[in-house]
Amino acid sequence: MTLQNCLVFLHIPSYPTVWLLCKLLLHFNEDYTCTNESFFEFSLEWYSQRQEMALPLWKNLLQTTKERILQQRRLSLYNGAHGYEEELIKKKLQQFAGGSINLSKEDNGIGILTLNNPKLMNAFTGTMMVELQERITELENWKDGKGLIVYGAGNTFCSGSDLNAVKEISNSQDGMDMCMFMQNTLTRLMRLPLISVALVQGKAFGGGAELTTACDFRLMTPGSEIRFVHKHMGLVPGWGGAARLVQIVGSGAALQLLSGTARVDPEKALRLGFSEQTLSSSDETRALEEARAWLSQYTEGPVSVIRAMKKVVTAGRELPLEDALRTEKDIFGTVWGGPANLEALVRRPKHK
Ligand SMILES: C[C@@H](C(=O)O)C(=O)SCCNC(=O)CCNC(=O)[C@H](O)C(C)(C)COP(=O)(O)OP(=O)(O)OC[C@H]1O[C@@H](n2cnc3c(N)ncnc32)[C@H](O)[C@@H]1OP(=O)(O)O
Repeated sequence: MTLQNCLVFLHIPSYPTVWLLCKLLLHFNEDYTCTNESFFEFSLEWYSQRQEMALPLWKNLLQTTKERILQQRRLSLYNGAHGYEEELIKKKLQQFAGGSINLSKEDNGIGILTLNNPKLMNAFTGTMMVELQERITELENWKDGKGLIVYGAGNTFCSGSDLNAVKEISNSQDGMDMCMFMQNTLTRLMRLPLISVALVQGKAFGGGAELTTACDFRLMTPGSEIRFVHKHMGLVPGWGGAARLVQIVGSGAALQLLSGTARVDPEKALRLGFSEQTLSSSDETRALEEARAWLSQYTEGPVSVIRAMKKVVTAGRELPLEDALRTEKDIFGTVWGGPANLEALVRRPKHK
């Protein structure tokens, strides 16, 4: 919120109000280096021009807000045209309470997203599905974010949907609504401009297995297992796990994992290219430390460059070639000649 934008809200502020507000904002906003004289000049200048200045600023503010809403819409797979009424679905899901989804955002730009329902092996209740979407919205707005670790409380990942809730929403409409809600949510997770890792400890079953496929990478602890148990539930994946699994391991291996409901242990996951590394410790705290260290090798560097790197890869993964190339050009334009680029040109790093 810049000084001017803030003042726009005070439609007909008295001069003392302007004076007080400017003082407060100058106090809290170290960007403004300002002496008293220039401060008075500024506020008089602003006061005399408030009509002319207010209008473009107000329009600018409205434009930014509109762009943010449209961006949110673009990120979503389903909307009203698909019969997707998000607020109604959230209301329905919130009837099934329990557990939580916690997010901590660390100074080094790595976020830790915790699936927290250990009593039920971190099974997703309805409220956890809604909270997952809320945390992802937070992450979309975290401009300093570079990386994300998703893991489960109680040394296990996630055993899918809470079967108590599943029983209550087993009718077609509710099932399809939950399916679209979770596909929207996991697609937004997948498209975050942060490098994401699923830290798999214990069991990742059903929807939990699908959640691992929405992360860029998977790291597994000794003895952990990922299992697409949907066939035993008379189901196929519904949270987008099948489509993403095919992209990760190929259609042949994906069909075997889904139709064979195979237990994917760390060795098998490495062989399939489904996991990046088997961690040395299955202790919850040590495994998280190892995951942080693993991820840091990729998030080291300027936040603008790390985020741009994920965006160009997302474009390459999801778009037809020519669209991907054009998107890459646009993203290239955001870093070429930027602070990190200019600083590197001065430093002339040797890539030994
Ligand atoms: C995609 C989505 C969909 O809707 O399509 C789905 O994910 S369908 C859901 C797919 N997931 C599943 O079918 C997994 C079902 N759960 C299991 O197979 C098992 O719990 C394991 C995950 C293998 C863990 O077995 P283990 O013997 O280690 O623990 P446990 O079975 O005693 O589980 C500990 C407690 O967690 C509960 N629990 C475990 N998974 C649960 C789930 N998905 N929903 C509700 N409760 C669950 C158990 O009932 C038990 O509670 P009590 O002590 O009170 O009995």
